[in-house]
Amino acid sequence: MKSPLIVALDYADPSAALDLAALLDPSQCRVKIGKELFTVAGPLLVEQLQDKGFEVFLDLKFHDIPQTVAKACHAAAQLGVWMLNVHASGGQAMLEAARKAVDASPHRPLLIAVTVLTSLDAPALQQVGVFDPVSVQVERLAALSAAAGLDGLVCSAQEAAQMKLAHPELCLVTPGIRPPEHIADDQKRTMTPAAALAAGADYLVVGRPITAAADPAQALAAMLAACAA
Ligand SMILES: O=c1ccn([C@@H]2O[C@H](COP(=O)(O)O)[C@@H](O)[C@H]2O)c(=O)[nH]1
Repeated sequence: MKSPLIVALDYADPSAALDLAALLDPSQCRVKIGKELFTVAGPLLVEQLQDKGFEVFLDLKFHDIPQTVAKACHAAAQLGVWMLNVHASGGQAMLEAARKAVDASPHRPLLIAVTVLTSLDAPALQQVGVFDPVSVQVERLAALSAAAGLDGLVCSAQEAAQMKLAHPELCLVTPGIRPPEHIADDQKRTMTPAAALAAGADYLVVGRPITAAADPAQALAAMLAACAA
């Protein structure tokens, strides 16, 4: 049985990503490739990680006009990834176009939508013209994503209980996971692994607590133990 852990391979160099992957057991976690790593390493690294047995979450957070996002989702699905994502704030037509494109693909990854980035808090949302509480904006974007038939949401674990209640059919992918002793870095809405799982998160995305640790293997083992507890 796989753990809910998704390790964010946030590196500028594919060899660093492969080095960390060598410490990981694909039966115990999945890996995430984001914008930096995909820009430097591209589809080849996706293939290399999949060949090692990893399920890959391609975290490119597409956000553009519907046709562009549909074509990007189709191309991403062709890579054989396990999961890919778009920004829910791209709107209903964009979400529906993404859904249609993935459904038309021979390989159908999970398609999920980012609600409110975990690096944002209420003052930051106000700066972009959103004066509702974070939880209200998350629910607004979650409802849009559910109506478009997406498979899941990216939200903070702080909204997980609310999201599980409102949208039990959607899987919840939660970044901003921090062990109790770890600094928040640029994350604003954080939670510990155990609290996130208790709140209803299905998947925990963890980057720097592992990748920036003095001993990534030890940090990973501690994280896996926290997930299993
Ligand atoms: O709302 C979001 C959406 C995506 N992310 C991504 O998750 C990881 C988190 O890394 P940490 O080092 O554990 O903070 C990173 O790749 C982000 O791009 C997110 O943090 N929040």
